[in-house]
Amino acid sequence: MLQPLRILFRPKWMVSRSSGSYVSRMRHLNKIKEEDEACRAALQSGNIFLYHKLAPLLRRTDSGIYQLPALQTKDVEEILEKLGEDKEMVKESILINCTEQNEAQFSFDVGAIEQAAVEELCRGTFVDLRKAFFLLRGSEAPLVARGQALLRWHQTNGFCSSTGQPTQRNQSGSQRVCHSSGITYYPKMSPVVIVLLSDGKRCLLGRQSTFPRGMYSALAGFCDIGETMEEALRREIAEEVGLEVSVDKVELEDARWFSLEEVQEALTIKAPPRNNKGEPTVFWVPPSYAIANRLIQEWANQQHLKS
Ligand SMILES: NC(=O)C1=CN([C@@H]2O[C@H](COP(=O)(O)OP(=O)(O)OC[C@H]3O[C@@H](n4cnc5c(N)ncnc54)[C@H](O)[C@@H]3O)[C@@H](O)[C@H]2O)C=CC1
Ligand SMILES: [Mg+2]
Repeated sequence: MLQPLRILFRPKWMVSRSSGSYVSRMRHLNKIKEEDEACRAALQSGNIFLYHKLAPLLRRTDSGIYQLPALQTKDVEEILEKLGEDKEMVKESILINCTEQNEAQFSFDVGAIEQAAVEELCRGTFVDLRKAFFLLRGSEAPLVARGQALLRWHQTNGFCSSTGQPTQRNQSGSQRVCHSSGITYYPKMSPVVIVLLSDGKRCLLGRQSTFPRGMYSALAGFCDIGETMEEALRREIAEEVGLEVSVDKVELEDARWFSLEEVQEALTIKAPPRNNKGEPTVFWVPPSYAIANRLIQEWANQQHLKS
């Protein structure tokens, strides 16, 4: 009988004594999300993360660490002016989150401006998001991903799908409205379930044809409308590996059982060895930022505790 390792992120609800600061932060965030005037004020004292065509700006420090530079609104206005652009463009920044000190955090895409010129002024480099995950510290990765997802949503939802008319965003960018139809659009999320199956000794990993060669990952799939996470998980396992582990070649190219030794070896690989075509030549698993990696790591730890 196959057992999912466990369902990740099932929250343990507790009332915390220190929840006061969390409550005030969430209320502050909600206010600047909903109220245009409050958001404009927050932008004046907030932090802005720059992107160029959705690639985040990173800065390498003297000690070789990569950081996500948090610019001030006046810094961005200065950059825009120096490059002959309208400094008012900074108002297009999208609210991402706020810090523990209640400073608002925004993302702003300067894709219309020459990349190299911005990089020089900011002493940084625009890096592909997946590469940025390898370079940044853990806490910055979710922020940069969220900033990019919101920018992408705005860049692809400029028109109402009912009337074809342009949609207008609110100041924070938490919604877009078509004034012709009255429809309000909110950033779209696509819930996904991910699971690591184990038969007690081995774990089951699959690969899609689009994965880099040799890389196997935990089974994952998008939830359907109206489905619970548990139902989605059950369906995805049935679809992808079937009762007798028959593999659906449309979604998965291959699925195999891997022993603890094989998994341990794969977890140590930072960059897989490659052949002369640049293709990896060994079995490897997604990098440490990936949820699949954390599931596999946890399974390996549990196997150790059992032995
Ligand atoms: N963080 C991690 O460690 C891992 C993340 N993933 C991610 O999980 C997600 C789901 O995994 P898959 O196996 O690709 O999903 P899946 O098993 O549901 O198959 C993908 C199919 O779902 C449909 N689809 C695409 N986008 C959709 C959406 N937004 N809503 C509903 N259906 C959609 C398409 O027909 C697509 O071919 C992917 O984004 C994948 O990159 C997958 C494995 C590991
Ligand atoms: Mg899948």
